[in-house]
Amino acid sequence: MVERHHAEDPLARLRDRTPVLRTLAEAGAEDLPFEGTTVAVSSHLEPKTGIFIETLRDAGAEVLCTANDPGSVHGDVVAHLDAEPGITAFAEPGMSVADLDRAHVELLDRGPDVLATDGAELLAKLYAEPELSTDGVIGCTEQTTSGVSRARAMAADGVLDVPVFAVNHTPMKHWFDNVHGTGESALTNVMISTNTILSGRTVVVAGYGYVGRGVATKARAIGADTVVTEVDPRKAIRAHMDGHRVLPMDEAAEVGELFVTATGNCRVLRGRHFERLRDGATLCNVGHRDVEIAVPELAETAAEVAELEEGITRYTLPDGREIDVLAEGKLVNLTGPYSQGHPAAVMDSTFGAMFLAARELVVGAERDPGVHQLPERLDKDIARLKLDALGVEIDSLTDLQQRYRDAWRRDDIV
Ligand SMILES: NC(=O)c1ccc[n+]([C@@H]2O[C@H](COP(=O)([O-])OP(=O)(O)OC[C@H]3O[C@@H](n4cnc5c(N)ncnc54)[C@H](O)[C@@H]3O)[C@@H](O)[C@H]2O)c1
Repeated sequence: MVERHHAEDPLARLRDRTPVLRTLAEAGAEDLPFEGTTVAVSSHLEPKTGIFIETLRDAGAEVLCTANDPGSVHGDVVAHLDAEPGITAFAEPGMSVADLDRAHVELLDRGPDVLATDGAELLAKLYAEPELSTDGVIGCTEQTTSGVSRARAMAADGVLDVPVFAVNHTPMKHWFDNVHGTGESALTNVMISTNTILSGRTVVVAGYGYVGRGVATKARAIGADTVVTEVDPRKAIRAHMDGHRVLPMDEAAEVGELFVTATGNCRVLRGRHFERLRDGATLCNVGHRDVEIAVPELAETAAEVAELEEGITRYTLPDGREIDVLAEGKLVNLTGPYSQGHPAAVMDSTFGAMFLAARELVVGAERDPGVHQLPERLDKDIARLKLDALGVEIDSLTDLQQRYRDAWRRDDIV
């Protein structure tokens, strides 16, 4: 039998593929910026997150980690982390949403100083549960689009009383993670789990933000006929100018063979669309939790529901049309049967930015409550580390170019 390299340490295989985090861990082990600080991490508990958690621990933090989605808890990762000094896991594979809620409260009861979240669920809980409070919380770093929207909604409601770094909104995150990481991992999972080819198929992508643009562009690059649905007129024009067909979902529903939702919103595919779907259509979601496709409504309408194979549920409608839903409408790139989440090369910079954001909360200037952009100097630090890791060199401005760029009177410069 072939001995599996990562049998004892499920993170081993990825350590060489996360050089940015390794550099930060090595520097952190000397400076210990998080010494005396407890950091709560809530994210998909899979190997790349494990390396991020270890990086924080190596830099001096006591880390309490939990899941943001019960479907993406990897048992081997949780067991490994829980056995590590300085790390405590509040999650287990197969846990229900109610179990996860309880685990979140238990973790927050331990009074973490900094939250590092994916989806802002832990942050929201601090305000939703009467026995919890933000007393002593220095701040939060949030890594995804919907979590940042949620933090902004808390600020707009006058609830948010801690600073939150919108790590998702920093270029070194969304330019790569949302576009390339989600785009490639989503389509890979769809193709592997359904064993179908995308070339020549009509793929409908709902939402043309960073994620949707990545999915649609990559689907077209491998030969799909792409259709985009949008609610933002500028994004719709962008999709049109990028060469995709733009349609309202009512019309897209009639032509699509594969649907990928990427809006961060709810009920993007619902009853009126199910009525129009073609026989054999496949639906999946890479946007927000399990709410973008109204799966319970589809189940209610269906004459028969069958688990076709792992990760594929077939809904046979009363008129005989068969509609397949992947990963129960949860994030197909993270909870599907073959899912490994984003490639390590992408998560390396995302978690690198999360690490620098958390470090800035602890050792940087005090910030007002509210949602803040990650300082550009930190975003550029991650970019430099990434370029170093890639062995890619770039030019720098000459003194003359610098002066020319900064001047408004330019005639005496050149
Ligand atoms: N699966 C993953 O690994 C992963 C990774 C990164 C982000 N995400 C999630 O993907 C979602 C999208 O992220 P993003 O960075 O692209 O956000 P974004 O804000 O850039 O894009 C979302 C787009 O959806 C559009 N939209 C909203 N409601 C719509 C509707 N009803 N119909 C059609 N379009 C609609 C918006 O106008 C916007 O253009 C978020 O929920 C984010 O958290 C998932």
